[in-house]
Amino acid sequence: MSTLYDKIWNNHIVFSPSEDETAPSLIFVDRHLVHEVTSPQAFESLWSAKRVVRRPDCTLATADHNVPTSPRTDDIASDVYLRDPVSRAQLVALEKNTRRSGIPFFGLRDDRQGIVHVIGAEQGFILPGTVCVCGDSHTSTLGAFGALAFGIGTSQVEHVLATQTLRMRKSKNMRITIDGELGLGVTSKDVILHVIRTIGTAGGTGFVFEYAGSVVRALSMEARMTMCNMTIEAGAGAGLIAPDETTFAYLRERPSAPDEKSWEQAVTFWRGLKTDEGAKFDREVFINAEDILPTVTWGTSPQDNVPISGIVPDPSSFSNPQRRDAVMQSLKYMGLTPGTPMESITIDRVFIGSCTNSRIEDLRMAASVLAAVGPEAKVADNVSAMIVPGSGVVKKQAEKEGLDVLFRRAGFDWREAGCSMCVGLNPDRLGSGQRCASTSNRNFRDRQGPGGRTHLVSPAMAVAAALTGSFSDVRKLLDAKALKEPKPNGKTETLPPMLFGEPAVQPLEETPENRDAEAVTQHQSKQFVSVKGIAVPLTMDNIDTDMLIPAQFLKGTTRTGLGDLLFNRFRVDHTTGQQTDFILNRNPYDKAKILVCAGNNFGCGSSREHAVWALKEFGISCVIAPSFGDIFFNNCFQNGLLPVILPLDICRELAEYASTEQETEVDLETEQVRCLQIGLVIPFNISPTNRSRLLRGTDDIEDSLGEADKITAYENMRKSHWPWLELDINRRRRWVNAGSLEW
Ligand SMILES: CC(C)[C@H](C(=O)O)[C@@H](O)C(=O)O
Ligand code: SF4
Repeated sequence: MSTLYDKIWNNHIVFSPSEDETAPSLIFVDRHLVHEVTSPQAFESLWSAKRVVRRPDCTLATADHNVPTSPRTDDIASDVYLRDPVSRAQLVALEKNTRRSGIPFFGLRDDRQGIVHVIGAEQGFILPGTVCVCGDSHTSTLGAFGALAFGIGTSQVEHVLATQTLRMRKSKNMRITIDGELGLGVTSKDVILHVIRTIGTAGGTGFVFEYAGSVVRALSMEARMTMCNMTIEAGAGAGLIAPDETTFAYLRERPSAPDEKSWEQAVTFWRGLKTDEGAKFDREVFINAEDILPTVTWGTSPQDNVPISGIVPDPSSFSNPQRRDAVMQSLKYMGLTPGTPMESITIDRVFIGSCTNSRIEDLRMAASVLAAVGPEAKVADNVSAMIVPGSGVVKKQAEKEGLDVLFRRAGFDWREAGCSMCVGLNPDRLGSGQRCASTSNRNFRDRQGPGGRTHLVSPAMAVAAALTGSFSDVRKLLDAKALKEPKPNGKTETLPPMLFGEPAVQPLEETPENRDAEAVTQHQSKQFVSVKGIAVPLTMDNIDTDMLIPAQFLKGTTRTGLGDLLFNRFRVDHTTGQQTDFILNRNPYDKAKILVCAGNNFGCGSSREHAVWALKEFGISCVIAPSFGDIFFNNCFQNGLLPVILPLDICRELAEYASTEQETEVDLETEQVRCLQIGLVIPFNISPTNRSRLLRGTDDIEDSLGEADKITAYENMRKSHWPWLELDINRRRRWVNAGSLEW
């Protein structure tokens, strides 16, 4: 008896070493999505190692994080539109890299351009039972199709480009069952915020989720994607929903879904993709739909949320001292006073968009609130509100339905597709101190712009806040009919433009110019043996990768130049530009070689490998913590940084010792941490494979390329078992210049 996850996993094993249980398996990747922020360094290393992209036909690229969302008129020049030279360099790099490798690319002039997780779904590129990856943590969105979809770091992006496989260990299974019926005005966004509050932001670390129960079955594909999207905010890399009639109806006739010839065969296979009755999960969570209400966050972590009828919590009501302190810090940052009713908090901005809530149904939901209020519905005077569709296809569809007219009439700004104000990588940002009702997924400090204050809500609640100027219970605004999230009803959209079937264009000639890598790869050792030096102590839970390296510094195309930017928001006072007295700025910690964190979930959130590069370049080659975010943990091994897991009380002891400014030594060979001054020796455990990888400084790609025969054998098996996964190779050149930047 197997779970859905077990089945997908077993179907994708290219090679599994039987002799060592802890050793990773080589897993085949069916679909690889690529965007501009996490791919330049991967391509650069690939080219300089004289390697090629193995399966461009299984890869699809788009530009989303850096792109402005202001109108893209026909007469605007690209350098005027994309003023920021650093963003521009990243986008040009993506265009060149995809052109060189024949990967389809949706550029800014292409209607199919949009947020990577939105376009993959709407093109029918992601199919049930597949393994899908992207250098982005919200790849989990696509688990809604019953695909094992998860985010990876840049080194793994390179690994997939070169081998179409990944080396990985199997996760544990957790089922989250939500039964009952959602109340009026309660949406999938409220469900997932409730789930995260229930299990905590680190609750899913090491697990793959399966969402089940009557509530999940009744959700549309768009709503399922919203739930799976925020799986990473609960610490799990992937969340699955078994495919069913709703899934099949959504996929039917999508451009790269199976054609007439193989449709029935595919659906027959997909119907078997469900957890067997009686299969065992490592953990089960049950949630009652009646307990879920329209929800809003108050703090700087997605788990910090309450029903709209709730109040800002009092730090003293938390018994755990570390949590109490974290809540105090959050409230200070958010400018909130304990006991304040959520409904009395006024806002400045509203953002409806992001890979969580920018699909057509999200926009319909937002429009239905406006329609229910009537033509007098207007954005409050104190609020500036924007709506950013997830893709050009979504935008066109919304315009076809006249939703943009409703939005504009009410005073919303109607934008072009992109990540927009979800992340501070493009011109859409919050000003310092501005408070935003946002349909995105991360309310981290500074996430939407330095000093910005983010409250996560559903699109319906965002509109309610826009109209009233403060957080409001959407149920009070609407009549009962308009409040329901749309139920699955098969195809409701016009079909997006064809992904395949266009005439092939000639492959590009290889020129010396495109053969040579443009930037020099700095050799960064993948080896770690031991380190001795000052350890810097930190006592904070959930140190996310946005804290380690803020989004605005992700625009480079190399792995270097990040050391000084580590913990930038903590080290630099942005109002004065002066260095703060944050511990990493103080002697001797400014020369720290080890970081000891006496707080859980270090490195959670975004998949940005830049966080590890920044630590390494600062001089830190070992982080000791009670637990780590899964993607960060993995990224460490790709870069010769040793992550050591020790119990919280031991981390506290080590942090206390580190605060005496005495040296610590970490030795991987003997698996020991030594507090040299006091003679304390603490043993730690690490899997034999990871240990030997670090000791040898292994190049995973080289090793995996050594398994080329096995990969080819798998590909042949895939072709005969699941023929609908093969995409017409001729189509790939068609995208070479689609929506080129060089307008
Ligand atoms: C830039 C990318 C690595 C990142 C992610 O992995 O999530 C981004 O999409 C984010 O939301 O922070
Ligand atoms: S979370 Fe935001 S920044 Fe990341 S992919 Fe989604 S929309 Fe883009």
